[in-house]
Amino acid sequence: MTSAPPIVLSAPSGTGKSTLLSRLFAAHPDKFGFSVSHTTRAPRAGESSGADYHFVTVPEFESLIADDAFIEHARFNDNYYGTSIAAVRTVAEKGRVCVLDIEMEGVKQVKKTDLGAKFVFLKPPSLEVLRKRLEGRGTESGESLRRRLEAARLELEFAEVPGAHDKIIVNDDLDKAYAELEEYILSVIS
Ligand SMILES: Nc1ncnc2c1ncn2[C@@H]1O[C@H](COP(=O)(O)OP(=O)(O)OP(=O)(O)O)[C@@H](O)[C@H]1O
Repeated sequence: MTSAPPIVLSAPSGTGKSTLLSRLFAAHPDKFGFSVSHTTRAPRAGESSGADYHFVTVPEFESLIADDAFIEHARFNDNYYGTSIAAVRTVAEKGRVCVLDIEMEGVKQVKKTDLGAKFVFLKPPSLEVLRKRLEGRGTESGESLRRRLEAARLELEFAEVPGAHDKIIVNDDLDKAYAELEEYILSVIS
């Protein structure tokens, strides 16, 4: 078991969480572990259940909610997403620092727990840049893009609340954002 605090990384969709976390995990292969979230959204090409997410049906997800299996869960873009207590425990049991990649509503719920997590917010340079990243990724268009940008507005507002996060990093230059993220995380887990 590790006693290091879990790290919660949140950001508007498309800001670069996955990009930065892949780099962090590759640079420190034995240090971190992802808690594998549950979702009712359909897998994207190349995603597999148990690795990227636990892909479940809406009734399965609702039954886990009823069993209090989640530390946090949220409905986002018409799909449920949640982090189970078991998923976080599995990471700590392997002696690794658990990294949680979650949305704003999830952040608010984790804040109510006694996990002692550290909260990092990754900020896009602007909403316009965020729109370009989402369009460039090619996974979003039309209504889904519009909803993500609207959600991003709310997340940026929440990030302004004093104490909402322990660390805010602007993801403009990728190398600079990565260096800042790595330095902060290594300092709080050592
Ligand atoms: N600093 C950066 N400069 C330019 N492009 C970037 C930067 N960081 C990430 N990107 C690009 O922006 C797109 C979105 O990044 P990514 O998929 O990592 O976002 P995310 O926050 O994980 O999104 P989601 O929450 O929807 O999974 C990707 O195409 C990625 O290559």
